[in-house]
Amino acid sequence: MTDNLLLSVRSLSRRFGRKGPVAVDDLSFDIDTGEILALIGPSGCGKTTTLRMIAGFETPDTGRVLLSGRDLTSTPAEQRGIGMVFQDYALFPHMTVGENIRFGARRNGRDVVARYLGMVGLDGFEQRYPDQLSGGQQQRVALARSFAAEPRLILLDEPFSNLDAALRSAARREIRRLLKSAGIAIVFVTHDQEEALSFADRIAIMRDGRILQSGMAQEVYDRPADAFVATFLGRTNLLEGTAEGGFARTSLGLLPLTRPTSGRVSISLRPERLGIRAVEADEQPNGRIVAVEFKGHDMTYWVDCDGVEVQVDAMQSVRLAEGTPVRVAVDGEAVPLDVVSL
Ligand SMILES: Nc1ncnc2c1ncn2[C@@H]1O[C@H](COP(=O)(O)OP(=O)(O)OP(=O)(O)O)[C@@H](O)[C@H]1O
Repeated sequence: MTDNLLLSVRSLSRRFGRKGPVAVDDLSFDIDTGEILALIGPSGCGKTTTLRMIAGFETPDTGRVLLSGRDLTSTPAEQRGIGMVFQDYALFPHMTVGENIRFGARRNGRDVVARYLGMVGLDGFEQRYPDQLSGGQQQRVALARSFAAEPRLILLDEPFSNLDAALRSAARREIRRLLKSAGIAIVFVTHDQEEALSFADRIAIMRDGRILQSGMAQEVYDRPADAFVATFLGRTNLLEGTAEGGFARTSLGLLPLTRPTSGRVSISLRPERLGIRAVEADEQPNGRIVAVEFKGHDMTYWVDCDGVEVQVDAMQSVRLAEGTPVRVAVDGEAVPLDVVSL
């Protein structure tokens, strides 16, 4: 066990009903003190069931949950010392917002409530009752209450789902800063890949109750292991090619690879890692623009490259019309996927 290790999830499994599918399948991961981990994956892949087993609301069929080396498997939820904000928020309806936050707050003092309310953008809401709040405001009070208790670990289920886009991004930044300064670790579940990438230190992509890939957010985005992970985390071009050493022959020409491999490969190329320009007088194009999508701050070009349609993101200042013969080039190296999926 490293000094920093906080939570260990060891071979957790849970099946609902004797013939039902396995909701969580032999799942293991660790979290360090103060680390933020996102569990992300399609609906029904077992994210919430995993959180509920860590919290103690669901009993695993097999496996263990350890907090700072202590086995919690048979400890009731309320004695685990783990904070949580689930979808129902569980605010006390007969208490004001201020009383909700003060309840269980680790430190006393007049500024505790104001501090945490300010953090979630609810200054001045102290005297309101939960039923006088919108869904998004209740969600923020529930977050403030869990932070005020200053546990070492908080579990969050879709923590920003009820906030509109502008508020969501501000709340994410503020709360991340708070968690980092307080050294509170988070495991959170989200459907939103942008939220996972921006709020978490580390992400784990789940499918069918298992983790397909986990790692630092940028690492997983840039080097997805397979086509499912690549497409789940954002738009990408999946190309087929034949590799030899550090290069692969594809419909875009010969591409350098992030690692040497040989034989048939599938390759993931993010649209923002491709460059596009009109061909010069005597130059051979490697594609032709078939559609242009204007998105405000940037553009997406759809380019036919030797019979394969490729998406390329470009700055708005690059203005190319449909039908233009172009050169599409890779900025950096292409990522060969572990599984040939095409
Ligand atoms: N109490 C239950 N009884 C029976 N099946 C359940 C129960 N809870 C979850 N499941 C099943 O277990 C699987 C995993 O569910 P879970 O809620 O953990 O998924 P999820 O990834 O959180 O999904 P979502 O993103 O839709 O919330 C699903 O197939 C679900 O139908």
